[in-house]
Amino acid sequence: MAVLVTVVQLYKEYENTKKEFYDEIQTLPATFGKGISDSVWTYNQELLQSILQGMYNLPIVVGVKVKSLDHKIDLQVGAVFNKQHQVEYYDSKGLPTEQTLTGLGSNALFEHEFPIYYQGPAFDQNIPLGTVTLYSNDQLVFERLKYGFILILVNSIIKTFMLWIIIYFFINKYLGKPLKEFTIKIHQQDTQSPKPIDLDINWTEENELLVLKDSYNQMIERVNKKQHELLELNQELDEKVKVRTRDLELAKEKAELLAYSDPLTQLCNRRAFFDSGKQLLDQAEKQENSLSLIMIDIDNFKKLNDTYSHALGDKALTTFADTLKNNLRSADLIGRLGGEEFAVVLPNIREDEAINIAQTLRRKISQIELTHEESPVHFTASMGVTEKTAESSTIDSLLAQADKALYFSKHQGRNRVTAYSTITTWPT
Ligand SMILES: Nc1nc2c(ncn2[C@@H]2O[C@H](COP(=O)(O)OP(=O)(O)OP(=O)(O)O)[C@@H](O)[C@H]2O)c(=O)[nH]1
Repeated sequence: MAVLVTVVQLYKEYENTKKEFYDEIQTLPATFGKGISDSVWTYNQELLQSILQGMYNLPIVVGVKVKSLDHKIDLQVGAVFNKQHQVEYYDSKGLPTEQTLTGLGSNALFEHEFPIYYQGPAFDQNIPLGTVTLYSNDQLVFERLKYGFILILVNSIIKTFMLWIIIYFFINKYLGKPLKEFTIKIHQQDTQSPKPIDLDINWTEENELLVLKDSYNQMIERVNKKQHELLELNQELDEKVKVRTRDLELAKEKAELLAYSDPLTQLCNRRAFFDSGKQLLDQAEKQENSLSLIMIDIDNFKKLNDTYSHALGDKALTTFADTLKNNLRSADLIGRLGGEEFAVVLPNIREDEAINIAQTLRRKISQIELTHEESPVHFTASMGVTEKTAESSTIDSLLAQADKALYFSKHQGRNRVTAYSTITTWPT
């Protein structure tokens, strides 16, 4: 735009200067006309030559041609057109020369022709003598224009520069700075939880930057919402996984318990009793400690079941197990070997102590009172006791000995305790 304005200005300047040239050229006949007509009238070639030379020296003239009507004078100086409208060059004496005009518009001559008259005192009217043609060209116009052009160009450059500064100031104020601030704030965002951005601008009207900022903030809100939802889902999932893990652990514990414990009495089952019993026995062997084992069998349990019901039989089993648990140490191992048959391993207990413990248990069992149809029901248990010895130091052998003693108790009338070591004669 600035270039276009400058070009128009330059063209205008050229037009004005060219017009000035024409105007100036048109004033020349008034100045030189009298001298020329006098010298033509008097055929004073010398005077005419010096007048033409003077005109030629003017900065607006590149050539002058004088032609008399009687064809006696045909003189030209500088660059002039010939009959074929071609440019020819003549020296100050009017002789053709090789010299040419140089520079811009060297051939673009423009001419101004004016007539010359003789106004002698003895004549009333003007006598036409011939014509004078003045030549000029664009080169001279441009030379005069040179400084004007430079001024216009400098002026345009300064104006354009100022315009750029003003445009830059406003663009920077209303676009550059806010955009920079916006970019910096985006870079400073916490990527985990980005927050809506506020720009330090007080524009009230809608513009692209505010729309961009609002869109960004809306996007951030949506992202945060989604992230929050994801977090909640994650927590929910975590909770579900925890619950599921807990369930699995419980199921595993239950399975382990089922594998090692008796579901009715919660005592060790046969397998667990054998595993743990062996460990206690090994320990006692290593530490050379005593260890006793008691086998217990509820008396006439079939009858109890048959007389009162299987449920009462179960109740008898659980109450019986609780009695064992409540009256033995935590270090003692209690197991249900099957049906109504139980065994107890007593670490660090000698046989005589074990007999006492067994007697206590027997007494406590006989004191258990169950109820059937509001009537009390009692039951008893028989026991066999044995102690680990050098000859008998495995669970199987101890169980076998205790079982024999138990059989002895049963045979002797039940509800009694028999120590394996006290059996001298076996019943037949
Ligand atoms: N209620 C109930 N009964 C059981 C359970 N396990 C085994 N029994 C019963 O226990 C009874 C054991 O009977 P027996 O082996 O003949 O022994 P007993 O009747 O106690 O006779 P003695 O041992 O000689 O005193 C059977 O009737 C089994 O059905 C149980 O978990 N619950």
